[in-house]
Amino acid sequence: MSQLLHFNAFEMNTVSHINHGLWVHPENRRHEYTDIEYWVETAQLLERGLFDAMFLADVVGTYSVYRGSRDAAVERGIQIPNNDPFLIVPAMAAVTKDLGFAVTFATTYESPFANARRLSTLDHLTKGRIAWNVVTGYLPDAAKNFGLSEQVTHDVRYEVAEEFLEVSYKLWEGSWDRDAVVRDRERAIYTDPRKVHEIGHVGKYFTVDGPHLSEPSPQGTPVIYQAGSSGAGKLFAANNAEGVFVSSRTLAEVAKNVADLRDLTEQVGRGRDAIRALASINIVIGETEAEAKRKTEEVLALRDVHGYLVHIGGGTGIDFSAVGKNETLEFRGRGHIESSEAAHTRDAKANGAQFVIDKLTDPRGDEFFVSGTVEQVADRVEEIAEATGVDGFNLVQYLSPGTFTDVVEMLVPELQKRGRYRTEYTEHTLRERLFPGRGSQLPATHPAAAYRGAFGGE
Ligand SMILES: Cc1cc2nc3c(=O)[nH]c(=O)nc-3n(C[C@H](O)[C@H](O)[C@H](O)COP(=O)(O)O)c2cc1C
Repeated sequence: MSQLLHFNAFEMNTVSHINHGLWVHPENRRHEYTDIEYWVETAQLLERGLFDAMFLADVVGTYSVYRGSRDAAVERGIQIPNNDPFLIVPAMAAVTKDLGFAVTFATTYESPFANARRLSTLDHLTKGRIAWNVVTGYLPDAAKNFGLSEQVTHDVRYEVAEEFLEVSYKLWEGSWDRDAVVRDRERAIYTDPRKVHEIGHVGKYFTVDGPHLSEPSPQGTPVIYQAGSSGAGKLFAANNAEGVFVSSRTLAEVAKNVADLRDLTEQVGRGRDAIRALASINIVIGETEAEAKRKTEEVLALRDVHGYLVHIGGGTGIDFSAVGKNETLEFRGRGHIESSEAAHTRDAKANGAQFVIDKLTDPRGDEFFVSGTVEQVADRVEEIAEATGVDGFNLVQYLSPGTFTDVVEMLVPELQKRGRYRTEYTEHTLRERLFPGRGSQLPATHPAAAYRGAFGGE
């Protein structure tokens, strides 16, 4: 665990991302997600707060399990409307120098070739501040938007993802030698063709010849983020990820997930310190305890219970509108997010479905919900980090950008005083910020490094 805590800001190019119902709050600018000014100002705020990165979630389908229809999601703005996360990054990059951007892209539906080129382009434009949050998708109707007749099953999605990454690594690490571009004005040679290679990938799911069309970008492979927590998901993270979102409602579960991940990264030869583990956290800070309580009650009063049920329906595959209060639920492998289905059916089995709903909509029993004065919040943040072994946090919003503003203006200075937060950016690529002193490229122990020179170079 690093001494300095890492902070990512959890965002999505949409109206209602995680905490539903709050877009109606008079101080919430959430509905401005279609305005470039919202993104530019939020990025500047996060850079002022010396955040590692803005993390942009994404889905490419709709939430249609609740009441067997997408109508509730559409009516309440639950991740729909939802715009493309990639396209807002250049505007934010142009007004910042150091803030990173982690963009979500699913490996189940589109081509690795086009995605690799898009990410290389962003890594160039940002001078090495890009991460890719690799997801496999969980909304069945997404599959039908991309020519598939039905959703690919959970573990097969991870198998496709492994090959998707293999192709991407070949393009980023092996297709161009890092010194291929010579830019020799006297001889009018831009690139040495002997140093640009086809990858000739023929696999089970993808066939990609290459070469990659982008020249090597500052980080080569962008920083890989991931959030798998099923068996298949953890193994995928251990093999590939550098930043892992560990999401659970108890400290003990997160501590176990972090320990499992570090054991696995060691087993696959990457070492115990190969990942930065980040826990999702909800924070409400007040000048006084009374103000924190008032702010908490204000956001809780607006929470949209149906909105949360829409969200969890998409996550677990369970339609909570059709479940009785005391009903128990079984894990059936419904093909959405398996770890989420497992956690919620476990709770429902022990305590009934209403317990799950209450837990979902009232964060006060959640060990990752922190509310209080800045000193109380800082104490708790430190306690969570000690108890779980996480390296930092993924900050969820209530108000946009009000939650970020409070953290930047109040919590960051307090953590700096305690020596737990950076006082300036010292590394400029995102990878070096996560792993200071290790360079901007993936280490030799990462599987992507095996493709360097593999296609006839170096
Ligand atoms: C903090 C966090 C952010 C996530 N963001 C996305 C996302 O933007 N899009 C997506 O399809 N899945 C997202 N997921 C879901 C994960 O990709 C993954 O499916 C989930 O953590 C469950 O893992 P499992 O499939 O191994 O059970 C996110 C998960 C977490 C914990």
